[in-house]
Amino acid sequence: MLRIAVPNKGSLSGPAAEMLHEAGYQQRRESKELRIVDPVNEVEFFYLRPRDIAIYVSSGRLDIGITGRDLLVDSGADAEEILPLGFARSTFRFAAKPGTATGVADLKGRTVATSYEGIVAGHLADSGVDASVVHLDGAVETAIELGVAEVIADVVETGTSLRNAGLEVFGEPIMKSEAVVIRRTGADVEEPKVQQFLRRLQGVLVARTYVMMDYDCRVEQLEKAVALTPGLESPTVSPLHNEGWVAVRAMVPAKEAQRIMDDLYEIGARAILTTAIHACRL
Ligand SMILES: Nc1ncnc2c1ncn2[C@@H]1O[C@H](COP(=O)(O)OP(=O)(O)OP(=O)(O)O)[C@@H](O)[C@H]1O
Ligand SMILES: O=P(O)(O)OC[C@H]1O[C@H](OP(=O)(O)OP(=O)(O)O)[C@H](O)[C@@H]1O
Ligand SMILES: [Mg+2]
Repeated sequence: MLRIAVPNKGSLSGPAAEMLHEAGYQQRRESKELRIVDPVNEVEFFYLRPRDIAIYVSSGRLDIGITGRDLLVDSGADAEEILPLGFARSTFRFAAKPGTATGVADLKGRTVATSYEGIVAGHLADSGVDASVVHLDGAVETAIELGVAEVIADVVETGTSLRNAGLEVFGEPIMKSEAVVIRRTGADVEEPKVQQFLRRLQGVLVARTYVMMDYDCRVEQLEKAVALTPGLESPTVSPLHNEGWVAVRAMVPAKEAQRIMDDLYEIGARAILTTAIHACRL
């Protein structure tokens, strides 16, 4: 049985449960459940604090975890990212009152408040800057107003929290993060049950990113049409009852679907349809 750590709270938990559900796995019905077994898929899910997940996975007690890249790096645990999942995207940045600093070099001798001490201490050391780090559990934006620190380093998604606190980011982004699947460093990712789990999640990612497109076109236009919709391998082309016409079917990126439909129409394709993909194995 594959043992998987899943975030129990916070920004990662809802989208992670949704993705696992779309991948066909049973999920907990009630937010207080700490673990569930999915006997059909031979998987056991452990609902853990996102911050602790890399530690459990690095200990080898759990096979796989879903967490944030920033939380993985911050933990310093012996685990590595094996698949990015595209949700809970954020950047990790320094911020302060306008005019306080322009880059990491200006932080020498100053105090930085953060919930991600591991990332900040590592970044300061890599930059050769000697500054103090104060660890706070959350709401770090307020630390400046209350005089605990002159600078903060925190997760920025929309930037609303910083604006509300009258703060501005400065310097280069320290890191870009998103939800990731992790495994103990050096553990065998080729293991069949691990590969099956990854294929299912990849299937969800593809189903979310692509749509299926169908259309009819004249044989003379086929090469031009196929150039617009090359598909993943190659499009399916079937004869129509009307001589001189073919039906074409190919996967296209969902974001580009409307533009591709316009271009196909321009070259004479008709009956152009897109349909959602619910699941897939490439
Ligand atoms: N707006 C956001 N706020 C916080 N974390 C976010 C946000 N957007 C994405 N994330 C990502 O979610 C993960 C943080 O998980 P965590 O459970 O600590 O989140 P949280 O939403 O801050 O929860 P809590 O504040 O209840 O602890 C990180 O990987 C972070 O990059
Ligand atoms: O750029 P934004 O869209 O405003 O999102 C980023 C903010 O959200 C998180 O805080 P959260 O709500 O999790 O509170 P916390 O600081 O107590 O963890 C994070 O720590 C930032 O403060
Ligand atoms: Mg938070």
